[in-house]
Amino acid sequence: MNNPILITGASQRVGLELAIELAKAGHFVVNASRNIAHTPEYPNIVSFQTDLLLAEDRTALVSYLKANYPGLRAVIHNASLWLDDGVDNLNTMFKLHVEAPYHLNHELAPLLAKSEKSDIIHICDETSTRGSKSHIAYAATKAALQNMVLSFAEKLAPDIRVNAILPGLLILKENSDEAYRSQTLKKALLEFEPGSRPLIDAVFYLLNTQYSTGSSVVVNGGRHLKKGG
Ligand SMILES: NC(=O)C1=CN([C@@H]2O[C@H](COP(=O)(O)OP(=O)(O)OC[C@H]3O[C@@H](n4cnc5c(N)ncnc54)[C@H](OP(=O)(O)O)[C@@H]3O)[C@@H](O)[C@H]2O)C=CC1
Ligand SMILES: Nc1nc2c(c(=O)[nH]1)N=C([C@H](O)[C@@H](O)CO)CN2
Repeated sequence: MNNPILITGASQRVGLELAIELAKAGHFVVNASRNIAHTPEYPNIVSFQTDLLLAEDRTALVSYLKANYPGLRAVIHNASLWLDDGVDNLNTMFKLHVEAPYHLNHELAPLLAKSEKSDIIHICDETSTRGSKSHIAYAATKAALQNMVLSFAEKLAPDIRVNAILPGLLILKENSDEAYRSQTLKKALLEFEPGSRPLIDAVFYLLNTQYSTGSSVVVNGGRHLKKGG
């Protein structure tokens, strides 16, 4: 068995579809999230139930990985909560988007270094380049996640490459109404809901390229150029 790819937050939506595509490509995938990934047709996807807001759960995840695998091919920090600016939400999203990736990168670097090629990928958000008046804390914590790519890329080179993916819209929430959907699509030059494919393609690019680290791959439909976007 090849060294697995750890994806945090692969129990649903983008992370789950990414896990399936990586499994189809022959990778062994470990999902770390509070709920398991229901993929009985893919035995090379396993789940380790963990709440990454809790230090003891992160420790249990690291212990599990060290006890069961000789190395790691990649770690993809996808777990996220898209919360509004409620009173406790900054702390919650800091824990998930910043604290968890920070500690997991430090603690899993030795396992990653055991692979001939190894990658860390931070799933960020293109709002980190321009802010978000409706999700200030979310954008700030995703910006911190993106900044850590620069530091870890330098610290872990040349054994481990560290890169960011900055999506714009991928998949709207299931309860999004038509007015919000229409308003959101118009914010980009490419006015459609792309689904998980742009992020999946960016992950495969980063896993296969030899000469990227400390970089960001933007997949936002040209939202940064849309006037009034
Ligand atoms: N959807 C979009 O349009 C966009 C998405 N992105 C980013 O892309 C990534 C995927 O997006 P999307 O699929 O929509 O994300 P979702 O919000 O649908 O899912 C996020 C995942 O994170 C996991 N998660 C949440 N809290 C915790 C926790 N405490 N411990 C462990 N895992 C947790 C969830 O699993 P569980 O509940 O089982 O724990 C879930 O699998 C995210 O990083 C997101 O910020 C960026 C821009 C746009
Ligand atoms: N963890 C999540 N992050 C984000 C989500 C989401 O559903 N979960 N959704 C968005 C929006 O689609 C936004 O890109 C457009 O309104 C952003 N981040």
